[in-house]
This record gives sequence, structure tokens and C-alpha cells, in this order.
Amino acid sequence: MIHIDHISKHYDHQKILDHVCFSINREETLAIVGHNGSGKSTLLKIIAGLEKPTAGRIVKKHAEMKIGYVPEQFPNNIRFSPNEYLTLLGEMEGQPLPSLKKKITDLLHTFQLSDYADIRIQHFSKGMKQKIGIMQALLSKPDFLILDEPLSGLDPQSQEELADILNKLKYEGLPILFTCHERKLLERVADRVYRINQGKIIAESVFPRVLTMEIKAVLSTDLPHPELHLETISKSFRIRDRELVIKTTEEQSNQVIVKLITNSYKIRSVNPSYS
Ligand SMILES: Nc1ncnc2c1ncn2[C@@H]1O[C@H](COP(=O)(O)OP(=O)(O)OP(=O)(O)O)[C@@H](O)[C@H]1O
Repeated sequence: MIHIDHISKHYDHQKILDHVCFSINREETLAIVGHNGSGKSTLLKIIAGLEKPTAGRIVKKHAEMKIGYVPEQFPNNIRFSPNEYLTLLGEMEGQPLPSLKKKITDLLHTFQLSDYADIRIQHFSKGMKQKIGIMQALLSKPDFLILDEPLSGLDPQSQEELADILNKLKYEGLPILFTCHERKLLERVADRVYRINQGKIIAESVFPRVLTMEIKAVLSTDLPHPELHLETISKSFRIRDRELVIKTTEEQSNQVIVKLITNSYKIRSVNPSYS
């Protein structure tokens, strides 16, 4: 959906990017890694249209494609609450107030900030501010999201929480391009990783997307739970009273559902699991 076509960038006489070429496909999460100063942020800004390349071009599938860009640092001095700040930005874009309010409520819920909706952002932690930056980018329903070091400076728990949110957005079909230094998180979130080295870009890794599904089912008879031998097709499962909760791969989820139905279970829910 976006092709980076022989992008080069020089600052004064310093060559930062040298004929960088790659494509970003639909529903794909791509990460860029590289040493400090290797040109990651410069490349993201060029793709977002915030910086001009010295040579080359960015080819978008649709000229009107909306790109959401989240810089590494969220401003420190925002005196508005998330409700006020996001409403103001949405109104400036001309979004109608009723649907804008609903969108903000949904975003606050997704980012687990509903309890902080009316507290000034300047009092927030770095991770919370980072979430506001992403919410701001999502407010105008982008077709593509670019995040510069979204996890930097966050404690491990906040990193995990944000990685879960990125996975959720990815599962909903939003293509994402981000930079990150944390190997474990790259593996959790990225489908592909590219490395910038001396201005050139090289494909580093491809992580197969193995999605875990959580299936909740209830036994519809008064008999004890039947012996299902789920160990072979399930990552984990637990039984509580009449309820059975099973985690399995997306590929095997249909097989599990059929097995449950034929053994007198009623399926309550089938959802992707990010843990
Ligand atoms: N506006 C600018 N003017 C001159 N040089 C710049 C400018 N912006 C970036 N640079 C230089 O370009 C090089 C690449 O910077 P960039 O911020 O893209 O690297 P990075 O890989 O994102 O680094 P980090 O991992 O530290 O964030 C650096 O040497 C930087 O000093």
C-alpha cells in the first residue's frame, strides 16, 4: 500500500539514507531497527510527509491515504485533559461533535484511560502520554500508523500494555510502521523487521504471525466434563464449574470448536488473545 522508492537523504554533506527501497503491505506491521543516529526517525518523517527526501519518492496506493504519525516525545506541557485535548483536535479537523465524543470514549476505553479522561495530561506518566499521542493519531481514522520509538523509556509493564494495544490495532487491520530497540517486543508485534545500516536498508527477520484465540464454552448437560484430551491442540485451558476456557492457535480453533460442540458444550465467545 506504500512503496518507498529509492529514498536518499543528505544533511549538509552527510549521507543519512542511501537509495532506500521497500514496500509496506496491507495489514502488515513492520519495524525498523538500527543504531542511534542511523536515520530511522528521518525515514519515518519522510514516509509521513513531514520531511522532504533529497532524492526518491514515496508512492501511496491512494493519493488521499491518511497517515497517522506519532513522534517519540509527546509534549510535556499540555494543560488540557484527554477529553478536552482530543475534542479540540477533532473539532479543528471538522469532525461532528456527537460522533467525535463517541470516538473519544471508545479510544479512552481501548487505552484504559477512561478514569483519567478529565485529568490534565501534564500530570500523566510517560506511558500515559505516549498513549495520548497514539490516540491523537487514531482520532482521524488513519489508513496507516507510524510510531517513532513508541516503547522507549517505558517500564516493562507499560511496554507490555502498549504492545497489546498495538497488537489489537494490528488485528483490526491497521498497518503499522514503528521503530523499536526491544527485541522481545519486536517479536511480539512486528511481522517483518528491516535494519538501517550505513544509509542502506536490509531485511532482517520475518516473524510468522501466530495468533492465539481464546474460546469460552459452557457445558450444557449436568454430567461431569468429558475427557477431551485438549493437551494436543490447546496452548492452555482451565475449567471452572460448568465453564471451560481454552487458548489455541487461530489455525486449530475451528477443530477445538467442533470438538466442544460435539461434546455438548455451548460456545460463549471466540476472541483473539494477546497474552
Ligand atoms: N534536521 C537535521 N539537520 C541536520 N542533521 C540532522 C537533522 N535531523 C537528523 N539529523 C542527523 O541525521 C542523523 C540521523 O538522525 P535520526 O534522528 O534519523 O536517527 P535515528 O536512527 O532515529 O536515531 P535515534 O535512534 O537516536 O533516535 C543523525 O546524525 C542526526 O544528527
